[in-house]
Amino acid sequence: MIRVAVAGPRGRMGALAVETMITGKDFLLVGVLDRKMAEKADTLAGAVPIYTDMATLAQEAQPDVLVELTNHESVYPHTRDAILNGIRPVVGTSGLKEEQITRLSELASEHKIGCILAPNFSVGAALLMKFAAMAVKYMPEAEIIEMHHDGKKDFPSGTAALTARMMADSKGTEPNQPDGRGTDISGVPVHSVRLPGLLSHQEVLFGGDGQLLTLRHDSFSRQSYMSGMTLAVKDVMNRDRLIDGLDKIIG
Ligand SMILES: NC(=O)C1=CN([C@@H]2O[C@H](COP(=O)(O)OP(=O)(O)OC[C@H]3O[C@@H](n4cnc5c(N)ncnc54)[C@H](OP(=O)(O)O)[C@@H]3O)[C@@H](O)[C@H]2O)C=CC1
Ligand SMILES: O=C(O)C1=N[C@H](C(=O)O)C[C@H](O)C1
Repeated sequence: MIRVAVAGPRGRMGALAVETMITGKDFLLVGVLDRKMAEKADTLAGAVPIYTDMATLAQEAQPDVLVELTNHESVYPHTRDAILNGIRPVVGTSGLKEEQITRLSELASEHKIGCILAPNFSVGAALLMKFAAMAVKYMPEAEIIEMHHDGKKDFPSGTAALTARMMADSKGTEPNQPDGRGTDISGVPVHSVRLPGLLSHQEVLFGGDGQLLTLRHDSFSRQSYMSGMTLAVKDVMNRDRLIDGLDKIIG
């Protein structure tokens, strides 16, 4: 049994992660990391120990893995503190900056501890990233449109940021000159749409001479993230460094 803690357990993703860890036969949910203790009639009260700081969580609950599902402000300190306390982070939260990823990678290597960053846990999105990295070699003029529900706080999405970084690495050339449209990530323009009715959708458009290639992925339910999340929780137990992206572990 892998001892798991979840940060952000009251959120849309965190609540589903808690349920998945409670029902999954390979996992033991040993605690949650929250901003506040349980309130009366709280669904978490009595169901699982609640902690408000990483050191106490580490000492008392002794998790092997922390599934991080909070927001772009809390994700870096939580991931850093998990590593420093000997807990392997599986980070689903988006919004880590490139310099923060570099620092976390150094920390994980120094402490010889696994850490998986997966801004998108769905297998389809991981495949989209791989295909985009392949396609950009042949069709280098490309832009990303990411579309999400109107409750999403950060932009551009973590999925779009990782896709753009993978495309830039694959292209192996100087980034395009930014012209101010969208957000420039490693030379790839990223456009963010937030509308009610959407959940999580991404298109990568490749333009050529009289042609357009479109790669598209849609998540219609947050259940689409759960199999990748459980895969990452198992996989991180066998790592001793940071892995950036689910695509690196799906084989
Ligand atoms: N990897 C993946 O496949 C996916 C990743 N995501 C990402 O996961 C993250 C969460 O998304 P979502 O669940 O929709 O967001 P929500 O806003 O629904 O949930 C985030 C939760 O984290 C809590 N939180 C914030 N800071 C802390 C903290 N310091 N300690 C404990 N809890 C904290 C929030 O509490 P409060 O309300 O008090 O602020 C809130 O309950 C986002 O970054 C999103 O982009 C989303 C979907 C899929
Ligand atoms: O907030 C969301 O909903 C999502 N966030 C992640 C991201 O920023 O890419 C993953 C997915 O797109 C859903």
